[in-house]
Order: sequence, then C-alpha cells, then structure tokens
Amino acid sequence: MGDLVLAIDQGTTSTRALVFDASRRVVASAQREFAQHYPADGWVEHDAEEIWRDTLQTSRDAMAKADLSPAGIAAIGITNQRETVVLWDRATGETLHNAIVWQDRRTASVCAGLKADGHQAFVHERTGLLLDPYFSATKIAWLLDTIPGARERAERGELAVGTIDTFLLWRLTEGRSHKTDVTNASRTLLFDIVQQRWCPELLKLFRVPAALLPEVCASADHFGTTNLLGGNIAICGIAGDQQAALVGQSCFAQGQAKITYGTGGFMLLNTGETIARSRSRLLSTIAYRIDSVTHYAVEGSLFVAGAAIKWLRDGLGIILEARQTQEMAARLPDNGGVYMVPAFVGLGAPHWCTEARGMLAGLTFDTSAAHIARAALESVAFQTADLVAAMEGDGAGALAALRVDGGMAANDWFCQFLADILDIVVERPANLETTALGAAMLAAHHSGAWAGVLDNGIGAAGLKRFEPAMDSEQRVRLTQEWRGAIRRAMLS
Ligand SMILES: Nc1ncnc2c1ncn2[C@@H]1O[C@H](COP(=O)(O)OP(=O)(O)O)[C@@H](O)[C@H]1O
Ligand SMILES: O=P(O)(O)OC[C@H](O)CO
Repeated sequence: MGDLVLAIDQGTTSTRALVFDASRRVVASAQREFAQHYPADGWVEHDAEEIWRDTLQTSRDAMAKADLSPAGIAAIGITNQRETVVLWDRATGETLHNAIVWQDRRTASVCAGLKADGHQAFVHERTGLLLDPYFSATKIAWLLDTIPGARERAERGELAVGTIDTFLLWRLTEGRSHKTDVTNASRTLLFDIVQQRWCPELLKLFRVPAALLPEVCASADHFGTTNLLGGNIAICGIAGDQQAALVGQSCFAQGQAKITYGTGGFMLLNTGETIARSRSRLLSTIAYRIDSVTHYAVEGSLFVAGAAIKWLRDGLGIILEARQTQEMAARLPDNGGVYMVPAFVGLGAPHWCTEARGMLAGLTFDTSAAHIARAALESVAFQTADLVAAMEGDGAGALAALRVDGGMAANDWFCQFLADILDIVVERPANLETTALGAAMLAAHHSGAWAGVLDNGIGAAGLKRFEPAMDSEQRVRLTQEWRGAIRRAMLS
C-alpha cells in the first residue's frame, strides 16, 4: 500500500480531487466548477448527479495526472459543503430531487413558525444551532412534503437522506455504506451534540423519520471501500469542509481559530472538549471526533464571501476573473464612500436576519467598477470584524492572530485590509487547500499512512503574515460607516 491520500473536496461552486503525499504536499489535482440553480427568489439548488459525475471524473483525473493506481493510495478522505441535503431511493440509488443547498431560504417561514411557537431554546440546547433555514432539517421536511409519496416511502424505509458526504459515500460504495461523520451530523438540527446521537425529540419536531438517516461515525473512521477508481480503496476520513479546514490548519488546541473564505466565510474557534455557549448568536458545533475524543468549536458563519466576487463576474460582468479584484481595489486611494452589504441570501452570524437583502450604498457618478469590486472585498472583511467582535464579546479574549485560507484568501489586498480592519495579524499558509488537506489528514490518521500526522503543527514554512497598518481613526470611521450600511440592509 502506498502512502498517498486522495482527498475529495466537494464545495459549493466546485468539486476538487487532490492527491497529497506524506509531507502534505499536493502531488496532483483536478477541479470542475458546476451549475448553480436558482429556481425562485432565495432558492438555491445543485444537480446531485452532476456533483457525482464531477466527483468520479476529478478523482480519476487527479489519479491519472499522478500516474497512480489504487495500490498507491492508502485511503480516501471526503470533505464537503455542509447542510446541503440529497434524498434518494435506497433500491435504485436515484435521487428524487435536486440537492437543496445550505444557502437556500425556502423554509424561512417554517423556521419563523417554530420560533414563534417557542422551540428555539430547546433546539439550541440540543444542537448548538439556531432555528434558521440554513440547516438541513427543514430542507428534508420540505422534500418529504413536496415530492408526491415521499413521506410515506420514507416512513417505510425505502428512501435515504444525506448531506453531500453521505451521498458521495453511498455512490462510491455502490450503496453499501449509509454513513456520515459527527461534524456533518452536527449541522442538521437533528443531532444532539452532547449525547452525540440523533435526537428523537428533534426528529419529531422537524417531522423527519429516523429510517431516512445515516449512521454517525467519528471523523477518522472506516466508512467503507470503493471499487470505482480502478481497484479497492478504503474511505477513512469524512468532515464538513469548515471543520476539515480547522484540521488542515492544525488548530487542535483550545483557543486556536481559522476562517475559510470560499463561497461563504466560516470562522471556527476550537473550544476543546467543552461546548462553549455563545451569548452573541454564534453557533456551537462539533469540530471533530478522533480516537473517541470529541472537540467542539464556536462558529461564526457568513453566508456570502467569495460569492460576492463570483457575482461581480457572473451577475454584473464587471470582471472576468476573481483575482482582478485585487488590482482594482489597490488602484483606488480609498473606497469613495461606497459600501456593499452582501445579504444576497439574508445575513448569517451574528445578525441571523433572513429578511435582509443585499445593498450597494454611497453611489455617485464617480463610482466605478473598481469601487464596487473594492466594496465587495471590504464587505467580507467588515463581516469578519463583526464575527471577531462577537467572539470577543463572548469572552474568548483578544485573538493574537487569525489564520485564513480558502479561494478568496489568495487575494493579498483583501488579506491586508482584513488585518487593518481587525487590527490583528492575519496569517496565510502557503497551501490554501487546507480543507482538502484536513480530509486527507483524517484519512491518513485512521489508515496509519502518515505517522504522527495530527501531532506535527502546520509549521511556519511559507506562512505569509499581514501586519495591521491602518491608523485607528480611519479604522473606526470605516467600521462606523459599515455598521450604518448593515443597519439599513436589515430594514430592507
Ligand atoms: N483572488 C481572489 N480574490 C477574491 N476572491 C477570489 C479570488 N480567487 C477566488 N475567489 C473567490 O473564492 C471562491 C472560491 O473559493 P473556494 O474555496 O474554491 O470556494 P467553494 O469551496 O465554496 O466552492 C469564489 O467565490 C471566488 O469568487
Ligand atoms: O463551499 P464553502 O467552502 O463556502 O462552504 C460551505 C459551508 O460548508 C456551508 O456551511
């Protein structure tokens, strides 16, 4: 058996497969962007079949690029966009509907109703989450209530549901494994994070039959074996992408934090074996379970980060490539008083305002495409500052530094502005693919392929540090102007 590990990273906008060696270097990779479907206002869907095809293709392509046979691969790790749900037929494996994506707000009124009926406190106590359409439970109920006959078939045990990891695992193992890991389970609103099991009261509240649900395993575990990549390969690691990035950044100690800027932005602070309960509407969630030890995290979830940049490209057409925003922002002496509130799908932490809608403020005839691009980048930094303030308000103490990764972290101008607005050092590792690396590390740990993989820190090699350089008067003024804009967006 070789010591290479294949990581499958199924994100919101693209599916990637990466082969890592034991020194955590990327040996080969393949990536495919896929279609986003917006069938109605606030609805977001993915074609699960397209995701599956891309998963197989990118895995095969990455292996071919590295000239690898299955014998060279010690194990596979899977990491995925979280909360997104797929419903399928256990007998045929066919999906019954498009995947309903984490950003989808179609169940907002159901959540508002449950809140009005006083269920928030119980749900929060058991899951660490809030009653928000972001999470899986109300999406599953919507599928069962909308697809003719689905609820009855689910009760009879004929259907299976899963987050994307579970769906891919099922397909890779040709229906032999219906499993997930604790991190993905902890995002469904159905999982008791204290007892670490599906919670019967929550299944009843959200009207989800237990027969639909996967078995819940540790994040480093034997999930099954695939024979679809040319021979047998064991699948030994699964974690939601944000938790996988925490592992990939080696944030194993209590008090260590990272933020990953992909489609959304997700800041996780490791709280060790203790569940820290936020007073500032941040989430408590499972960071990972490894060797029977569970670590928890406090999470601040931003629904839109890189997605705002993608909108500049695909919606407005003012850029051709995301990286152009760096030069556009840098060429301006200041933001010209232009602010973007990227509440395209409402606002996540710490506001949790489903009704908020996106806004561009401060436009004049002098406003150029560069101002809008800069406002998009700045908005992600301002939102991060709101999360950091919430974490500090919860008593987390002042952060010494913040580790960043994900596609948008490649933008130097953004990282510097982030350091300026937070007034703390921002650290960026050489490898921004920490999500995939985290999945690989979990699989390597369980399969024994990489000795001591969880003990060796990420190391300073290639780490780039962005030191804060903005004067405090300017920082305070910009932050106040941002707060004014976000207040107005919440009234919209
Ligand atoms: N240089 C850049 N500057 C700003 N945003 C970027 C840059 N490169 C990529 N992005 C944004 O990052 C996102 C892609 O990051 P990725 O980690 O692949 O996301 P996901 O896993 O959610 O699909 C896209 O939304 C893209 O617009
Ligand atoms: O696709 P990403 O990387 O923005 O991550 C999506 C999150 O997992 C949603 O909770």
